[in-house]
Amino acid sequence: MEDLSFIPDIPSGPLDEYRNSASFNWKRLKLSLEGDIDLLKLKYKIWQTLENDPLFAHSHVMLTTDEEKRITQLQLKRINQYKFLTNETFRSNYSKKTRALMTINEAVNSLNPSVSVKMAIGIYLVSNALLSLGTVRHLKFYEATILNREILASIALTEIAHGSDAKLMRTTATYDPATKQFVIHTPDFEAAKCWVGNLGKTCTHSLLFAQLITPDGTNHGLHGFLVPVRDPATLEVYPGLIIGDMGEKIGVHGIDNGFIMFNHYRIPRENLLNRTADVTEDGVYESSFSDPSRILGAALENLSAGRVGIMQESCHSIASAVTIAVRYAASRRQFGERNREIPLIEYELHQWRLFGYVAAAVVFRLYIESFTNVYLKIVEKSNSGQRVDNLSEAVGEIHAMVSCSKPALTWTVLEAAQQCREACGGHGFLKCARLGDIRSNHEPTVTYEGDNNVLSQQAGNWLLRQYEAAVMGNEIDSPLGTITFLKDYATISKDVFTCKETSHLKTAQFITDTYKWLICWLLKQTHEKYEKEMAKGLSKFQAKIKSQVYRWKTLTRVYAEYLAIVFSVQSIAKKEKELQPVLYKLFYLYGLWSLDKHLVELYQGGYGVGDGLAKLLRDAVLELCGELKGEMVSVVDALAPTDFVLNSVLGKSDGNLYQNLQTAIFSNPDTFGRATWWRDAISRTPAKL
Ligand SMILES: Cc1cc2nc3c(=O)[nH]c(=O)nc-3n(C[C@H](O)[C@H](O)[C@H](O)COP(=O)(O)OP(=O)(O)OC[C@H]3O[C@@H](n4cnc5c(N)ncnc54)[C@H](O)[C@@H]3O)c2cc1C
Repeated sequence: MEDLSFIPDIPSGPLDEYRNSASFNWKRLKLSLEGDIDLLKLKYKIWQTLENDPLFAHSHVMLTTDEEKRITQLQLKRINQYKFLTNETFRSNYSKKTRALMTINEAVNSLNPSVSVKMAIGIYLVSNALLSLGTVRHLKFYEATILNREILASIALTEIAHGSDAKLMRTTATYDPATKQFVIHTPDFEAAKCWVGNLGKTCTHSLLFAQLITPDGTNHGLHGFLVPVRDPATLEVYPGLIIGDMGEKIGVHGIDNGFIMFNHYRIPRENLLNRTADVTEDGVYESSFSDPSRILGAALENLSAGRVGIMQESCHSIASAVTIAVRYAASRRQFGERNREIPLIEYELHQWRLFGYVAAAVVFRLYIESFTNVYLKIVEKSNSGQRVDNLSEAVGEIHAMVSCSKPALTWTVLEAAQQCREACGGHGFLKCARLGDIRSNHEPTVTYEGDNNVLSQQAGNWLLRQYEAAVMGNEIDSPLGTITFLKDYATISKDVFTCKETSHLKTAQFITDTYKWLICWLLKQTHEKYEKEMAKGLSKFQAKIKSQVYRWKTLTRVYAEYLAIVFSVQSIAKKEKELQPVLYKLFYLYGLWSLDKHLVELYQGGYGVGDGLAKLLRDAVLELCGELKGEMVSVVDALAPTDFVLNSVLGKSDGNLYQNLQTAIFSNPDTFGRATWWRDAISRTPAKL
């Protein structure tokens, strides 16, 4: 067995009673959820290093937005200096290097999401894009960004008037053969690039997406360009550019989101990222299809890397939120009989409100850990030019998986953060409880890297194509096997609920079979609705619009939950035996708790008849809540970062809730002082009554 002494012990205290009732060792569960001891060690190394560095000390007062931005930038610089990514790991294989980068990102995200987002955009995503969209002439920028950390960049795609609808963006890059330069221009404010992270105050380069126009006037569509925007020595904006900050936001205050307008701004021809297409010196546009497998791998990496990162960060946000709420629930007592107050965690209502989210935190972690390994292997193989069977089909399937999973995860985490805040009552509203920050820093993830509602439509397109193939008896393009069951759709669609007791529902078989039925039924509904609208004479565009609500949208959500279920149950089967009982219970809870939200469809489609399904499913959820009550404090111990990183007065691992609260409230710098504006508050002639 591995030596886990690098994980600090948890102090003994009021939570011992619940910790002693757990059926497993929380450190082993922690390792199991991480999946790799070296990565877990790296996370602790980062957390402990930052805890010992005064630059990362938590502030007791609200900082101004400008100060948040300054500190975030300084923290990023310091993290770069720590070189958590060693040269050796940087030179190792793609999967190992990327896993290490992802781990660094996750570790920093749990402490300060602004720093990790700044780092993810400005270093990881930009360098990924340089590597995958660029060629050898961009390698110097790549190394300067990721290895030497000399360049902090940004990615400029969104415009004021166009976000999701990227094809219609209006910033142009027109090639001028006389000077061998691209001339970048913003026609008006509606075409200003906006929301660009790191652009407002700090970055020196931007990876710009603009319409490429050749001298013959042809528009070749959006292409990537590396654009210098500030002098690295002075941070002065270069002439020809207008750059500004977006102003106050409702979260991630440390990030300087900015806008930019170009006034016939010139960049060298070589700054076009020319992996798939180039413009010759005299202005001829040339597509390169020389190495399609590498190009597909590059496309996959570009489309998905940021979204995979968001899902990993989301796993950490939900872990922190449920840790705070469960530790609070186990220490906080309210009401009781015979003058004995009982902890909130004893209430079935409280368990039902929280435990589904704890189960989601575990299932998501297992899902994303396994999925990331599959994803990285495919990108690595295709990037290295190795043959990957059905690569283009695999790219399509992975894109569909990511396009529905990022929405499902980020939305669930947002709901979890809100529920955890409410579950901590009034104290949950304190800034030092940290639930407000977790929620508002997480919130934009439902919008950036593809708005959730728009992104999930892409998964729906892919699913419907597979359904049509299955119905026609053609081959289903699902090399990862996530939807191959559709070949049996006729048999699956005939399934009906026959269970007689809750134990029949608490099985992986029941949960996966029910999800398969749901997917088949929703596919049929969505397909029929779409065809009906087309038959009325609507265009494809209009027919799709008319098939979204209750169909397309629900379908993609259900498919995402199914993915989490199949990946996590396969992962649990490989875990050590001592951990399996608790992991399976958490898995059953997540599966049944999620199915509970689809009862309407299960009845509407005839899978459930009478009250048996709803009754047994809900009874099973409540039974699982009761069975898991004694495990939950240790489950969140396994999910939680260190106390310093969690940074919540309500979620400290020692469980000394009121002492911690008193210390926090009493140590606020202005708790006891008379208001500096006391003179304004009194009447002109105060009466001593
Ligand atoms: C904190 C933050 C950081 C960001 N960082 C960056 C960055 O670094 N670089 C960058 O380029 N951008 C960035 N963005 C911008 C972000 O990527 C966009 O906001 C996002 O792509 C959505 O585009 P939009 O805002 O134009 O929304 P819109 O596309 O206008 O959507 C508005 C609403 O309409 C709905 N909608 C749109 N189309 C449809 C449809 N076809 N069917 C049904 N509903 C629809 C959407 O679901 C959404 O709810 C950032 C945004 C935020 C908030």
